[in-house]
Amino acid sequence: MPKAVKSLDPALFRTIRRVSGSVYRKYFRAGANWCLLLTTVVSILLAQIITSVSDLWLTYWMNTVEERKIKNYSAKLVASELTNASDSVQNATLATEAPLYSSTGNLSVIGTMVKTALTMQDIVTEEPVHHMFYIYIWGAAILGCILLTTGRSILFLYVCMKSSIKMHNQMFSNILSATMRFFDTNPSGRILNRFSKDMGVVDEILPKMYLDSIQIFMVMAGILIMVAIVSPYMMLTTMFCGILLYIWTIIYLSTAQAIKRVEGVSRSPVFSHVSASLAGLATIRACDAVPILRVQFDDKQDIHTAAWYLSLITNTTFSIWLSLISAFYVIVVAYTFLLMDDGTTRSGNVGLAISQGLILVNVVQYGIKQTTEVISQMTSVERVLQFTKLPKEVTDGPMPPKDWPKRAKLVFKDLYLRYDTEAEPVLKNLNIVIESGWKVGVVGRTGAGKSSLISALFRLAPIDGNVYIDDVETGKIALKELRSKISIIPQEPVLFSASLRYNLDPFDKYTDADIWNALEQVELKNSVSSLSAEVESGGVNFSAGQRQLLCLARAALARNKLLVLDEATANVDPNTDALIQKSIRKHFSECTVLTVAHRLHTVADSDRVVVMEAGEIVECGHPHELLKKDDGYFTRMVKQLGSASEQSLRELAQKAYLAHIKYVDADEQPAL
Ligand SMILES: Nc1ncnc2c1ncn2[C@@H]1O[C@H](COP(=O)(O)OP(=O)(O)OP(=O)(O)O)[C@@H](O)[C@H]1O
Repeated sequence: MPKAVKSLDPALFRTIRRVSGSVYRKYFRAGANWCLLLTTVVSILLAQIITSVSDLWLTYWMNTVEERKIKNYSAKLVASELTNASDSVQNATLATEAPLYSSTGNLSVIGTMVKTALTMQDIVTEEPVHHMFYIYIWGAAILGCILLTTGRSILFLYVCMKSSIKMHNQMFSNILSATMRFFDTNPSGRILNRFSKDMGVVDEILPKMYLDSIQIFMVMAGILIMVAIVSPYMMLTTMFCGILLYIWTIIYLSTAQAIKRVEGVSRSPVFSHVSASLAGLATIRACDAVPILRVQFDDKQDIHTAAWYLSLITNTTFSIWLSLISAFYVIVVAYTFLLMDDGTTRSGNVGLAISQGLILVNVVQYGIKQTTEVISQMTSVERVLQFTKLPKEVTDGPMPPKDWPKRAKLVFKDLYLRYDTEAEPVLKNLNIVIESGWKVGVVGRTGAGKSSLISALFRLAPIDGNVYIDDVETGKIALKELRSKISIIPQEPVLFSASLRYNLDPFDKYTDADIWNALEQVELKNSVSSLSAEVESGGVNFSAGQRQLLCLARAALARNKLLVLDEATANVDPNTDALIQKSIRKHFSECTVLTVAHRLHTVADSDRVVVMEAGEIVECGHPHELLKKDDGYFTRMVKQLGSASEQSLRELAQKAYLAHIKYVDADEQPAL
C-alpha cells in the first residue's frame, strides 16, 4: 500500500458497505413522482422491445428469402429433371420403343411427371418474396426505435436533472438552517467538496453514465433473449459467463465503493487547506511560511492522489478480467456452431448469433464498467443526501411584540451553555442583569467564555437557564426575530463583493438619505464617493478600521436597541478604536451595548465591566469601583498592562465614573 494511503485513518477502509437501495430510491424520487418514474421505465422497456423486434424482423426476412430460394432451387431442379424424363419418354414412345409404353399405366406416369413439372414451374413464378412488405415493417420499427429511444433519453435526463436541482436546493437550505454545531464540526472544505465535486458528479457525470448503463443493460438483455431464441443451447455458455461476470462485479464493486469513499473523504482536507491558505495568504507570506504550507498541501494531495490511483488501478484490473471473460464467450459461440452443426443450422441464425455475440462482447465491457461506475458514483448522491437531513435549528416560535425590545434590558438567569451535549458546560450558572442603555464591557482571559456569552444571547448553541430581553424569554420567540433585533459587529467584519449600498442595506429597506446619514454617523461620509461604489470580496479595498465602521453604519441603519461588539476593535489601531467607541457613545447612547474586548482601554469608560473566568462571572461593577479592589480580578488584569497604561486607564475609568455618577444608584445594582 502506498505510504500516503497508510497514513489514512484505517476506519475509512472499514466502511466497506454498498450504497443502500434507499439512496437510489431517494435519488429518483427527488426528480419525479411515481407516475413519471413508471412512464420512464415503460419508455425504456418499449424502446428496447422495438429495437429487438426490428432485429428479429430482419432475421425473419432473411430467413424467408433463404427458404424461398431453397424451395425455388429444389423446385426448379425437380421440374427440369421431370421435364427431361417426360421428354425422353415421349421421344421414345413416338419413335422405336412405342410398344413398350403403350399401356395405360405408362401413359399416366408420363402425365403425372409433366403435371408435377408444370406445378413446380408455377410455384417458382407464383410466390415471389414481397420485399416491400418487409421493408415497410422494418422501416416502421426503425422509426419507432428512433422516436422511443430519443423520448426515453429526454425523459430520463429530465428526471435526473430535476433530482439534481432538488437535492442541491435541499442541501443548500439545510445547510443554511443547520445548527452551529454542524459548522463547528465540519470544516469548510468538506462543505465545499459536497457543493463542488459531489454536486458536479450528480449534475454532469451521473445522468449520462446512468443512461449509458441502462441502455447497454437493455441491449444486453435484448441480445441474450435473441440468442436464446435462435440458439437455446448458447444460453448455457451465456449463463456461465454471466455468473462469472456477476461474481467479479460484486467483488470489484465493494472494493471500488470503499476506495471511492476514501477518495471523497481525502479530497476535503485539500479543499480546506487551499481555502484556509488563501484566506491567510498575507500572514503566510509575512511569516515566510510558504514552504511549510507547501509541504502540508503536498501531504494532503499525496493522500488524495494515492486513493485516486488505487481507484484507477482497480478499474484497470477489472477491465482486464472483463476482456478475458468476453473473449472466452466469443470463442465458445463461434466453436459451438462449428461443432454442433447438424445440417439444419440457418446461416441467418448463425450470422445473428455471432454478430450479436460480438456486439455483446463490446458492449458488455463498457456496460459493466459504466454500471459499476454509476454504483461507485452513487456515493456522491449518498454524500449529498447526508447533507439534506442535518439537525436544524428550531426557528419556530411566537412573534414578539412589534416594537420589542423597547428598552433592551438584558437578564441572564441560571445560564449554562454547552457546545456539545456530551461535554462539560462552557458557561456555568451565569446570573446578571444589564439595565437598559448600559454600556457593558466583558473582559477575561482567552477561553474565559466571553464569546460564548454572545452565543447564548443569539442562541447559537443549546442553553439551560433563561435569557430575557425586556422580560421576553428569548427561547420562546421566533429565532429569526430574535437575531434580527440584535446588531453585532464581529471581529472579522462581513462584507460582500457588491456595491456599498448592498453591503449596508442588503434587503433594500432604507432610502439613500438614510444610508448617507448612517455613513455620516460613523464618519465615513467623506471617505466614499457614491453608494454604488464597489466593495471587493471581504472588503479588501477598505482598511480594517473602515470595514468595522461600515459594519457600525449597518448597525446604525438597523436602529436596534441592542448592540454587541465581539472584539470588534481588536484589529484596529487605538485611534480608530477610540473613534468607534466615540461614535457608539454618541449615536448609540439609547442602546444597550455589550462589548467583548481584550483591550482594557476599550471598556474602561463603560457603565459596567463583567470579568469572566472559566465560564463564570467572577466580578461585575463599574470599572472605577472594581479598580478600588487591590486584589480584584480586574485590578490584576489592569496591573499587568504596566504602570503607565494602568494610570491612564484608572483616570479614564474615574472620569467616566464621575460623569455618570448621578445616574448610578447603588440600590439598583443587580445582585451577582
Ligand atoms: N464552537 C465551539 N465548540 C466547542 N467548544 C467551544 C466552541 N467555542 C468555544 N468553545 C470552548 O468554550 C470555551 C470558551 O470559549 P470562548 O470562545 O467563549 O472564549 P473567549 O473568552 O471568547 O476566548 P477568546 O478571548 O480567546 O476569544 C473555551 O474552552 C473553548 O474551547
